[in-house]
Amino acid sequence: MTGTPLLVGKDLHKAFGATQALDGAALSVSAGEVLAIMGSSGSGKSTLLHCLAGIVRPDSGSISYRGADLVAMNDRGRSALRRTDFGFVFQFGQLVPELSCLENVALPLRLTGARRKQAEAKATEWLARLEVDALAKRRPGDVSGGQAQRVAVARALVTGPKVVFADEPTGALDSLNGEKVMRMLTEAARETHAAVVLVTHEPRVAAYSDREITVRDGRTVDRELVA
Ligand SMILES: Nc1ncnc2c1ncn2[C@@H]1O[C@H](COP(=O)(O)OP(=O)(O)OP(=O)(O)O)[C@@H](O)[C@H]1O
Repeated sequence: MTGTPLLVGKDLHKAFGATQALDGAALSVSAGEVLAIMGSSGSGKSTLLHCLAGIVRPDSGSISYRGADLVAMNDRGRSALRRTDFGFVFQFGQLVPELSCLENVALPLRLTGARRKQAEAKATEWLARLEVDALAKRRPGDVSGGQAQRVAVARALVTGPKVVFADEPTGALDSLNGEKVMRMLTEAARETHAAVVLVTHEPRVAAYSDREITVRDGRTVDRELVA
């Protein structure tokens, strides 16, 4: 792997009751790198992503983000980090249904203290970049699934995150829309030098990454892509 490691997880374990979701998983992501986490259903992909993003605390193991210990960090610290440094795209956009597409994209900026006017101006730029600016005033329920995911990508990138976590971002889309979302997500991330941690079980989605790893029974297996 090339570049400076940005986020490094080592020997991660996480159990949910009797289920050992992570059993010694490890990975490292560099600045600007698009990393795909693959593996069959129930292998531990989402749990790994949630641990790396500071959403779930592992039972043991270490996670270092730019040298900071994410496991030891308190909830307030991790929430702050998620707002300032991380962006998220999930399978079903998870846009706020009561807000317009523009307000949804402006929201992460508002949460970090930006004024409405500035936040909405930046959100408008990102909607245009994802070619959904015509939908600014509509609510998420009034746009297509593919359009909603592009709005979700704009929302994930609007704060200039260092890492974008994407969990099956195209899982609810047909292949044409899925390709479009992946192309736009990876292009925008590369332009802004954001790393992407992408969970997918689809090889055609993983093909947009620089590198793939596979999770099997809670353990990671590196699979360098052959150029
Ligand atoms: N909150 C939870 N409570 C109980 N069990 C959980 C929880 N989250 C995950 N698990 C279990 O941990 C294991 C790993 O789940 P995880 O969601 O990480 O897998 P995955 O590879 O992302 O699966 P999929 O591709 O189906 O989304 C599974 O057996 C799952 O049932």
